[in-house]
Amino acid sequence: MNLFIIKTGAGILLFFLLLGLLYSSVWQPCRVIDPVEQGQMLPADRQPPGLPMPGAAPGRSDVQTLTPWLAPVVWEGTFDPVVLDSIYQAKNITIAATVFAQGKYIRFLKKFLETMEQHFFTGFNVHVFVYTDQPIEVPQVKMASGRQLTVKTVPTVNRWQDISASRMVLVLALIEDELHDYADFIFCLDVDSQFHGRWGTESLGDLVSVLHPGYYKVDRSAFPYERRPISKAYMAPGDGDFYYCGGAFGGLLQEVHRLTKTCSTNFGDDAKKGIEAAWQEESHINRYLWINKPSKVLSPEYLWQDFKPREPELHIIRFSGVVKNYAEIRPNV
Ligand SMILES: CC(=O)N[C@H]1[C@@H](OP(=O)(O)OP(=O)(O)OC[C@H]2O[C@@H](n3ccc(=O)[nH]c3=O)[C@H](O)[C@@H]2O)O[C@H](CO)[C@H](O)[C@@H]1O
Ligand SMILES: [Mn+2]
Repeated sequence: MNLFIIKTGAGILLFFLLLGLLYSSVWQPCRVIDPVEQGQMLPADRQPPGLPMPGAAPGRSDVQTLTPWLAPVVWEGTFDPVVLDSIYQAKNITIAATVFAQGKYIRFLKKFLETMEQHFFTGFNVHVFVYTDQPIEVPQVKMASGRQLTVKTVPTVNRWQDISASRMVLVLALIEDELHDYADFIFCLDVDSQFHGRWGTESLGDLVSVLHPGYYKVDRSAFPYERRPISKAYMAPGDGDFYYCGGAFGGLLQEVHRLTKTCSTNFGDDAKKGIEAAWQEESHINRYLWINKPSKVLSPEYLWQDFKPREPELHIIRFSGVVKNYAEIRPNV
């Protein structure tokens, strides 16, 4: 009888001992200790929220957000700007941007630069390079600290196709001669456009391109690729992933160096044969990006066109081409 009581007592003791052990080793470490509750932090000092729940990512189900080669397609609602900015702030990066304003296109520069100041990588080191044949017409736009502008004077060119295409050669030279030792990323942008919303760290990647607003919902057979096999921008029927814009692309310096080198060489090779691709350098960019897949694709939020009615999937327009009268503004038709 005594033995029975001792055994039962020992059993009960062991049970509570194990329960205690379980509490201190499993339950206690899992408890989230709130520093605000503990009086160690003021509620106002809480970090801004990151992801809504550990492991849960924000997302969109109404648009394509991943390419077949697993590059993100950036739409509003697919990223957290606070998380992204904090990652790149810590790296102290510099972003270069090029914009060409030749002939009558100089009139677009003021709005482009003013809106760029408000929306393009605010809070980061930005160096804008303006290429123009009228340096004295470049408007003075007040820039925040860490941001600067350099004017590059280029000769007047009388064919818009040549102006548009010459950008490849000049961007290549800029990367080789001036940028390689201090800029991290570069974006090349059309001047006949304005910023309306954030264009920031979510757009950074090795090789970045923008879906053309006119072709992101059409079958690839309708893409205006260069279709003549004799051109180095040639795309065979069935080739191609997306149709990308010539008016905005970018990425790491070394990646944009490769793109501009290949595209300018191919453009030159075509010229020697007397051919100009259907959409000049845009056609060569599209060929390049078919062979060398972009690591990040930006949605048409990143280059819309003001004349187009807004589509329901566009929750924000970040950058958009202004309406212009081609016949009046271009040096030739
Ligand atoms: C939104 C978009 O993807 N636009 C592309 C599209 O037409 P776009 O109609 O947008 O071409 P565009 O007339 O804007 O020319 C492209 C750019 O070249 C510069 N420029 C042009 C003419 C001129 O007289 N002065 C001048 O400075 C300027 O920076 C302009 O933004 O197809 C072009 C093909 O050649 C380019 O690929 C453009 O980037
Ligand atoms: Mn344009």
